[in-house]
Amino acid sequence: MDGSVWVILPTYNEAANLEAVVGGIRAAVPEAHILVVDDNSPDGTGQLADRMATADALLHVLHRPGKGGLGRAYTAGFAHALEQGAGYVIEMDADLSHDPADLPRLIAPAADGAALVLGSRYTTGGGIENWGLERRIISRVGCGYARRVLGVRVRDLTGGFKCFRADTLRAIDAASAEAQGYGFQVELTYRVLSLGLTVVEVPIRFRERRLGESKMSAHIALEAAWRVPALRFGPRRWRPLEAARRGADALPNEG
Ligand SMILES: Nc1nc2c(ncn2[C@@H]2O[C@H](COP(=O)(O)OP(=O)(O)O[C@H]3O[C@H](CO)[C@@H](O)[C@H](O)[C@@H]3O)[C@@H](O)[C@H]2O)c(=O)[nH]1
Repeated sequence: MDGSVWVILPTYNEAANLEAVVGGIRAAVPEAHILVVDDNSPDGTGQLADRMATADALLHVLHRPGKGGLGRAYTAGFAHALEQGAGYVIEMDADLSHDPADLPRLIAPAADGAALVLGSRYTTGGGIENWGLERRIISRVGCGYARRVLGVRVRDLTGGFKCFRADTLRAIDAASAEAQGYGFQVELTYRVLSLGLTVVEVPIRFRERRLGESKMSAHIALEAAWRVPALRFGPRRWRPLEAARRGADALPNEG
């Protein structure tokens, strides 16, 4: 495997989950760097992460001044991981919805050359536990809508458990992604597919969080609904060739 593994954990009020998720990652991938990207959580998640980092040399904390959204937290985390020489960069929820034990299965195809590996709820063997009917329907409809509008075959376009090769993040100029939440996930995966790179789906079981609250909202769902067609047809759609001409071979620092 060429390069170190960096797991990015965006956090907003995840103090109740942080120790368990970091412990789970350590058990699954002992050599991984873990980067907590905290948006000044009122519940003290950032300070807890700082204390934990004093006992774990591979645990890092990025503090941001206030709640800026999932997408911005990730792009800041990506930039930091790339600057530090990451070979593989993983997106993962900090609330144990994503099982840390699945990490080796996400990393293996990337180590074999896949540009992006998606932890997929909607491929054979994947699934969701503890979601109500309403959220199941919204997620299914949202994924089906995005697949049709974008004309792609990937089954889980909105999931947030994924492993990028570092060169993939540079090639897609991830820092320029504009969407948040579900839309952010669709946007990054669509950019990888637009470059003709290999995207692999591995089945995962998503478990609804038991502690803390989801930060997703109707606003974020609506944002995804209008941003998806814009990704393919809008005047500001991302064009791989233009990005290449601009020299999208390095992620700029967060802007
Ligand atoms: N730093 C930071 N972290 C945030 C923010 N908003 C959310 N997070 C963190 O991002 C992770 C996911 O947030 P949730 O609010 O729990 O998301 P969800 O509703 O369960 O959505 C998940 O599933 C979706 C697909 O159904 C995914 O699209 C989404 O990315 C995420 O994985 C959690 O660790 C949460 O603390 C923010 O503004 N800033």
